Amino acid sequence: MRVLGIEGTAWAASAAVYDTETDETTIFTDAYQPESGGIHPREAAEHMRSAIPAVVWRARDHAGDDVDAVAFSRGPGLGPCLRIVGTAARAVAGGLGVPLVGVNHMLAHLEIGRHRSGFDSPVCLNASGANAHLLGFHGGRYRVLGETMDTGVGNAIDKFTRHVGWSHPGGPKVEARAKDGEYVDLPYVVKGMDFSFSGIMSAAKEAVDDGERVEDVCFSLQEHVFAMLCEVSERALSLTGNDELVLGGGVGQNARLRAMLGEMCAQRGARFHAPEPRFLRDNAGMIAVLGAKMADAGDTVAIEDSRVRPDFRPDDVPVTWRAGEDVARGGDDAGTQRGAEATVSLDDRVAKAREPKGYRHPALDARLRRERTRGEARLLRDARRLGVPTPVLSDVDPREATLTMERVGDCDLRERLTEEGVRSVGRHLATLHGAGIVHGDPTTRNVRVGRRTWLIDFGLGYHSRHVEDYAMDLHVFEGSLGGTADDPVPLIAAFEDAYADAGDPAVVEQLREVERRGRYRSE
Ligand SMILES: C[C@@H](O)[C@H](NC(=O)OP(=O)(O)OC[C@H]1O[C@@H](n2cnc3c(N)ncnc32)[C@H](O)[C@@H]1O)C(=O)O
Ligand SMILES: Nc1ncnc2c1ncn2[C@@H]1O[C@H](COP(=O)(O)OP(=O)(O)OP(=O)(O)O)[C@@H](O)[C@H]1O
Ligand SMILES: [Fe+2]
Repeated sequence: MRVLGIEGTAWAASAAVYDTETDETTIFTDAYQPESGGIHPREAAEHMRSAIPAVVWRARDHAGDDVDAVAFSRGPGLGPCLRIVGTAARAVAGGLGVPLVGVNHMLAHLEIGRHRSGFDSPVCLNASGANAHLLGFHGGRYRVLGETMDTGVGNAIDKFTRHVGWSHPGGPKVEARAKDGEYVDLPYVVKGMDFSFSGIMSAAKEAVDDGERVEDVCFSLQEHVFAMLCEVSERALSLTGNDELVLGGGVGQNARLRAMLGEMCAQRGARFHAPEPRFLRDNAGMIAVLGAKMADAGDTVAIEDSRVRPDFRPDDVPVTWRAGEDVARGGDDAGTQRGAEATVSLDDRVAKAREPKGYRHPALDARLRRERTRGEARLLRDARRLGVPTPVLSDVDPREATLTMERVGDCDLRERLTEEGVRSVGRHLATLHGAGIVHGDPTTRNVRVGRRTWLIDFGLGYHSRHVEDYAMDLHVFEGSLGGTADDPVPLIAAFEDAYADAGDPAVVEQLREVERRGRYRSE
């Protein structure tokens, strides 16, 4: 089969031909380069209008007469750009008399990595301009395991470079200047598998304004932002019991990010794949490759139903091309467990060691391991005083980043997911929040079940009086239900119900706001 793909969600006016027989992909791209500032939606659309016909023409010329389907980026992306691409795709498919396939751009970033790696069911880190998220396949859908709470990773970097007066796109310039940089401390924010860039970006701009060398800020920006992405990826591998990771998106062209992810995976015995740069940045090749899989599954769209979807979420897509597949995984409960952060040896007592992470800069690594060990010890005690079951500690060594504690429960909640279990988590979180404590990482792996329900792993916890922070705890827990439960809907309902009963219903309202914010925005 030969599929002609068309991409044009933001900057890349691109067309490609993918041949399933030879597995060859030929890509023709005409990039939009803003004269000043970032991407202007109107200018970008203008670019699509003038550039799409020529790249499509070249692809058609390359394909000759045999094209079996036309695939196009249906969203997410800038509405005015998408509409031009949609119109072109409809015209070409109609003219050739072949089926039309509407592809989700974010899933294309993921599927190209799965396709090129040959991995079976990897977790995907998408590090693109307008997005940053982790996807995992479970129960016939791609679930969003974690995502940015504010801007996409590329946009965050581009805003910083605009501030220092560099032209778009900023990512490659930061990468080049980072080569002569040295480490300075910047904020580091992960919440479960979610993360946020706003704090670190303001701090980076301020640092430059205050006279810090721009090379040092570029270097440190990469060290912090990419370490956050590595950490949440490792959390996703750990939570889902997966041992394959693929990278997607334009920021994936950064050699330091690829090296860090490779090292993180090597350290935990997982496999890592990053496709070639031509498949990482926006390109129509990835649209054609996923288009071929969808067409093969009969997943085509009638022209009259093919309107574009600027807010198209990856978890809204029925994954027709992987129908019938599911991934059954789970950890055992013996010997040594490897969490995302620590190695945990389970005996009568539990010894938890936050070992150094080779991918992190040594200064950042030492800071995180020390702070988290200290914080975990303090919050385990504070929580128990409030009546929330936690393991009793017998030893703490912040310098070595080790803790020794009581062994609790029979298994992790993810192995025995019941409504009663998630209700207890709802009640426990309500109690913590009532006393101003945020758990920071309440996942189905960080809850132990047995004759009662214990909360463990307070390493990301802290004290706060902000409803927003409590809502993030709920968001993290619900995200982990999405990643580990076959049918998360009733469990989420039971959890929220128990939380609202025992705690402040305003937190559940704030959760709705957090969810809206996590949705795709073009800038
Ligand atoms: C919806 C769609 O339009 C959007 N596309 C997009 O963001 O383009 P993409 O090609 O995936 O990524 C562009 C981003 O990738 C960054 N980038 C490019 N080379 C880089 C490098 N060497 N290091 C860091 N960032 C880099 C750029 O600065 C820019 O922010 C998306 O996928 O989110
Ligand atoms: N006190 C305990 N009693 C019983 N099992 C425990 C205890 N502490 C940890 N475990 C087991 O070890 C696993 C990893 O522990 P923990 O979550 O503390 O480490 P981590 O590396 O911080 O994990 P992650 O960051 O992936 O959540 C847990 O999921 C649980 O199965
Ligand atoms: Fe993209």
